[in-house]
This record gives sequence, C-alpha cells and structure tokens, in this order.
Amino acid sequence: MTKTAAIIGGGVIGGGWAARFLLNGWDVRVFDPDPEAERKINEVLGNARHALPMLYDIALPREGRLSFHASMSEAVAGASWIQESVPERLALKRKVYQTLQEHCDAGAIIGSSTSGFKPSELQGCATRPEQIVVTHPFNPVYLLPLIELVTTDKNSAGLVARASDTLTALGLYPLHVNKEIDAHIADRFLEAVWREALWLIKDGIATTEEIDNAIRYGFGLRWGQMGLFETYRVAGGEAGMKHFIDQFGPCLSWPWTKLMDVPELTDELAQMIADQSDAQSGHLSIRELERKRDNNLIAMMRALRQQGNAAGRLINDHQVTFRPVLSDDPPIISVRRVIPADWTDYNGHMNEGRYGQLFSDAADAVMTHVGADAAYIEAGNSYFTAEITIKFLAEAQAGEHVIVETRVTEGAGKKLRCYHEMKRENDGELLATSDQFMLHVNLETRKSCDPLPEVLARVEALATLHKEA
Ligand SMILES: NC(=O)C1=CN([C@@H]2O[C@H](COP(=O)(O)OP(=O)(O)OC[C@H]3O[C@@H](n4cnc5c(N)ncnc54)[C@H](O)[C@@H]3O)[C@@H](O)[C@H]2O)C=CC1
Ligand SMILES: C[N+](C)(C)CC(=O)CC(=O)[O-]
Repeated sequence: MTKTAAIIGGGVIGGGWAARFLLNGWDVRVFDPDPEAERKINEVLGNARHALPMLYDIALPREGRLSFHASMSEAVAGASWIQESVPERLALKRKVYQTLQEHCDAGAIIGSSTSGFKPSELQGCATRPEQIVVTHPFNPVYLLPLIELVTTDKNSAGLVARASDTLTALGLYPLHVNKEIDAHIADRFLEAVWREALWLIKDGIATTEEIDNAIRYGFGLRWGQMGLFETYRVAGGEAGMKHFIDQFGPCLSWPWTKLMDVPELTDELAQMIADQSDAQSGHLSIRELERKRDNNLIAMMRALRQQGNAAGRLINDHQVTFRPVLSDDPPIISVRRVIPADWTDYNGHMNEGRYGQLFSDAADAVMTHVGADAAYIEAGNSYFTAEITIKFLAEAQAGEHVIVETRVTEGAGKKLRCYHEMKRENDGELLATSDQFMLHVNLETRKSCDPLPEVLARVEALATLHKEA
C-alpha cells in the first residue's frame, strides 16, 4: 500500500523533503499558507526529478501523488509521517504541533527539520510528546543523505527504530543522536566554520571567493569521503592519531582561531559580504547555482559509489531494495534507468562509451537472472563478453528515462548471446541496438568452460522460450 507523508511548511527544506518522499514512491500532502508554495515546490521538484534518479543505475520506484491542502487538518489526515519545516521559531513550531496533533494519527511520526532546537524543547507543550523527534536534513534534502535523528527518553525504542527504518528506506542516512544538544552535531561544525569565515572577511584577510576556494580545493574534498577523524588519522602518518594529537593539539590554544567570538553583523559587514558574493556568483541565478551544485554532487556521489565508500556505499545499499524481479518472458526489461549528466559529452548527448556501459548492465541483469550472480562469480565462474556490436540510431540526453529490452538469442553450452534494444521510455523510440556474444569462463583457469548445471539449464530454457516467442 502507498504510504503518505504530510509536509508542513513547503519552503526550501519542506520542498526538498516532499521531493525525497515522492521520488521514493510515497504520496505527499502539503500544507503551507504561502500562495506561492505550490509554484516553489514544483520548482524544487523539477530539480529533484532531474537529479535524484541520476544517482542510481536502476529506476526509482514509481513516483507518488502530490497534493496541496488548504488546512493542516486535511494534510495530516492518514499520514504515517509528518515532516514539519516551518520557520525556525520555537513558539510557531509548538503551535503547529498542537494543531496537527488534534488531527493526525497517534501512531504517526512527527519529524522536525529544526536546525537547532532540542527535541525536548519541541515536545514541551505537545499533547503527545512521544510522537515528536528531530529529523534534521541537509540542503538539498533530495540529494544529501544525512538526517540527524535526535530523540529524548519520551520517544519509545520502537518509534525510534521505525523512524530510522523509514529514513533508511528513503535512501537517507539517519544518524541517531540520543543525547540532545543545541544545533545537534553537524550544525555546530558549520557554525564554527562560518564564524571563522566572517572574521576573515571582517578583518580584510579574505573574500567570499577566496574562502570558498580554500574549502573546495582542499579540505572540503577530504571531508566528503573520510570526514574529520579518519582524515587526521592518515595525517598522523604511521604513528597515527596519537601522534597527530601530540603534534597539532597544542595549536588549539594558540591564537589560530577566534572560537566562540562572533563578529558583530553590522549593516556594513553584511553589505560587504553580499557585494563580494555578488561579484563571485551574481552572474548565475539561484536556480542555475542549484543545478550546478546538484550536478557536482551527483558526480561526486557517483564516484563514491564506484569506490563503495561513504555516501556512495549508502546509495549502493539503497538501490538493492528496489531492484526489480525480471520476468522470463521476452523481451526481458534488463535496464530501466535515467541517463546521468556525467554520461554526456562535448556533443551534448550520451557518449558512445556509455552505450557499452548500458548494454553491459543489461547483460549483468540477464546473468543475475539465470543465476550467474555475485555469489556464483565469487565462487569462481562468470561470463566474459567475446564480441559486441552496437548500432547508434538516435541521440540520448541527460535526464531521459530509458529501458533496454533483451532477448536471449543463443544459449547452449558455454555460449550465451543476447540481442538488446535501448528505447526512450516515454515515446518508445529505438535509440540503439546491440548484439552481444558471451562465453562462460572459469575465473581460476581463465579458460572458457560450460556453466554449472543449474545456470546452464536456465540459459537453455530462456533461449528456447525466446526463440519460440
Ligand atoms: N534552509 C536551510 O539550509 C535549512 C533549514 N532547516 C530548517 O528547516 C526549517 C525550514 O527552513 P526553510 O525551509 O529554510 O525555511 P523557508 O522560509 O524556506 O520555508 C518555511 C516555509 O514555512 C511556511 N510556513 C510558515 N508558517 C507556517 C505554518 N504555520 N504552517 C505551515 N507552513 C508555514 C512558509 O510559508 C514557508 O514556505 C527550519 O526549521 C530550518 O531551521 C534545516 C536544514 C537546512
Ligand atoms: C544554515 N542552517 C543552519 C540552516 C544549515 C543547516 O541546518 C543544514 C544545512 O543544510 O547546511
């Protein structure tokens, strides 16, 4: 059964949550009194539809239904998850919980996007405090996986587990913080870095662009894959973390940082920062900057997928949960996916090398379907491609949904041959075809040989079925 989420407050963050739920197959009901909310959410959704599917090598579940509601009571009715993303004002958030708890299911989880309030503060005046947790996301919510799940002893272990499972199923990474603190974990770092940056500008040391360069050409890249402590462990050399602390720990008491001191945000300082930011990025609109940000994040996370590390490992694990079960009947839909931006080239279309990738993925899907899966390969058997011909018939663009239809045209002994047709999903146009001939191989001897009997039987049965159809 389709699950329903209610989004209370559909601004930058609420819009991102709406997209995350919708693109993972949930129905989404939005309440936001702003008459512009529907337009804004649809714009965020447009970005998300372009971006999120590109992280995966198979299509996401069918998108859920989006609806906008004139009252909070209507929006929360029947929702199993309610995500509050109204402005960061405690009195407003508390009022919202009081209203929505009159109408929502007592078993629903109420997550707050608050960047800084503790869950006990949010639970303070609530009718059922046990329903409320902090689920603090990171912008853009449809791409970045971290959610700080902050709870109190009012929340049962069952509810925390349910919240965690739900977030994981959405491809998110719930980091459970069970000792509450203002601004949770991550925003404390962001605040510290931001404070230092404001000082550097105020003191005339660096511009906004120089500060951004100091981050993106250096430690920002390290943080995205190893975080802080693993990075510093490596920086300690063979002597490791202890040596690193002995060497650099004393610097913390030198005047390197301003630490808790915050520069006064005078009009003059705010204007200086705004002017520098305009000079740095004013030639791009916010939507263009969002696209640039999203495409870079996708490329970085796809690289991490390939390494099986950090956010990339999470996406790999998530993808397994919605991998479709293939049918034997021809044609087998061996691939259903979106063309990612990093597959396109200087000609503005999918590069020819990526067609090979797509047909290779199609062959992998057929191999898994006949039992030549990861465990079979681990045990020392596999298929190698001996010959492949590709006909390029039409262009494919980033963001397009495509399928590959595969027929097993030969399956006897060590031979396996597939004929693939790649089509655009919305109009069925044939984009490319491929004839792929594979040989079964023993991975120890590296010589061709017959498959194990159960795989051979599946291959032969498929070839017979597809020839007859
Ligand atoms: N913008 C950011 O980078 C991040 C913000 N957050 C948190 O998310 C929450 C929302 O922040 P943003 O989306 O940035 O703010 P925003 O100003 O973009 O959106 C807030 C939305 O709430 C709506 N709203 C106001 N009163 C309402 C009510 N009574 N009921 C329903 N909707 C109402 C507004 O019309 C607006 O569309 C805050 O708690 C913030 O701390 C969390 C992570 C990052
Ligand atoms: C600026 N901010 C405190 C609202 C930022 C966040 O809460 C998280 C983010 O996305 O950077």
